[in-house]
Amino acid sequence: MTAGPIPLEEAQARLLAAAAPVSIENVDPEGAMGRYLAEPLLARRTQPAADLSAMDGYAVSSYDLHGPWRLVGESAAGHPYSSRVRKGEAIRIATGALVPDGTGCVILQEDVARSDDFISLAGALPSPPGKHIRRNGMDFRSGDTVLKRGVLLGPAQIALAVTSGHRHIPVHRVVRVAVIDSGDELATGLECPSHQIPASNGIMLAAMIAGLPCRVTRLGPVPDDMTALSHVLAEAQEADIVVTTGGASVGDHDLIRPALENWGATLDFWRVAIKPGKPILVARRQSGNREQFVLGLPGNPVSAFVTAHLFLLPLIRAASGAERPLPVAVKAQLATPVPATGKRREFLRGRWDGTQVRVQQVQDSGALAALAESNVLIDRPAGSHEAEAGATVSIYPFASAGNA
Ligand SMILES: Nc1nc2c(c(=O)[nH]1)N[C@H]1C(S)=C(S)[C@@H](COP(=O)(O)OP(=O)(O)OC[C@H]3O[C@@H](n4cnc5c(N)ncnc54)[C@H](O)[C@@H]3O)O[C@H]1N2
Ligand code: MOO
Repeated sequence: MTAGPIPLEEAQARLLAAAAPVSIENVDPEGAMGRYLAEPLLARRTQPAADLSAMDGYAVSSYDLHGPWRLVGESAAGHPYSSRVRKGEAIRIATGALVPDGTGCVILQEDVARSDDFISLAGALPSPPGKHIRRNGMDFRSGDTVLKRGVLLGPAQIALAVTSGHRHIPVHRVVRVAVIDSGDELATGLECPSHQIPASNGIMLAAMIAGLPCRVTRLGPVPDDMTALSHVLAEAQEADIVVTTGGASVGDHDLIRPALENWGATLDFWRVAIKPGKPILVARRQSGNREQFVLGLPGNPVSAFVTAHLFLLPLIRAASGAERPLPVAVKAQLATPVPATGKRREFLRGRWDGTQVRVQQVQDSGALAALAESNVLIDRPAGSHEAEAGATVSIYPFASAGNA
């Protein structure tokens, strides 16, 4: 493949266009956190199913607001008052309790004086009279689409699914991801002579995707050797997504591309016009009736981190059925100037305080200490002029899933 690097948007679009969601399963609400809804969820009940009091107080007719009223019963949460309330009568009512027939106004208990079985107004009447009543269907009605396909199921969505009558939630099954460290120089034990480096990419990538609906298998480190690479790829047979790091560039020992081709994978693209991360490759392989994706990430730890953020996390989200798999940028003000960029779009590491972003001094793609000080990537388009402190830039918070 001789074509030059392709733009980021094109690379992401090609990757996501090919990514079909994995199969669907039903999970109980306890297991739904962090998964993506596979089908629209329609309410099986109306909420509230009747008019309910929103406050503790006394229910009276909204046509009988002068009092005093005789207390004739109680409507507690879970224990409705079953008779019809008449003129001159009041019902003690609790928050969440059914508003009895014949009433329509809940007066706060703080606004009432009580003497034995009688109450009288001691403060303000609610205005309008039904102010403290949650109306039937205020939240949703039976048959309403309460959650759309592709939404991320978080605490609020799970509570809504349960309240709308669902005990089984259709989601996509977890995505199987195999992460392979590669390189002769990688050390795994405590011993690490100067020609070696501790293997850190695999554990970093596993940590980056730990919050996504996937199951990670770590393989390697595998040496720069075709036979060893073939063996480790064979172990990744069951994975939906195979991620390698290292060996993606142009060196004599960069064997990932030929090893993937030997394995039967077809290269989609290699090299994207971003810095860091240019040598990323994307390939696909038919395995039975499934298609496996391969992401070959560059070995430099920061390049692996940035390309994981821009490609791996979105791919896992898309395979899990996310409606919006790409990260979402926000605007921030530069606290420090940034230099002009060249032909590649740059993702600088920075520290954002919620308003201003400070660019790390060390931007080497092997500099883990500066990465660990950072919480955002600063997006600098190709061919940008130098930007002064105070200029507005787009940033990608590391924590942003971009998939609300
Ligand atoms: N002549 C050229 N050389 C390079 C080019 C180029 O275009 N022409 N591209 C450079 C860029 S940009 C990058 S990024 C790197 C990526 O190369 P590889 O993907 O082949 O990565 P390696 O050479 O195997 O390793 C790079 C670096 O990262 C360390 N590494 C690798 N794996 C791990 C791991 N699992 N944990 C921790 N660290 C790891 C490795 O030791 C190297 O220091 O190529 C440039 N070269
Ligand atoms: O892609 Mo490389 O990360 O520019 O060093």
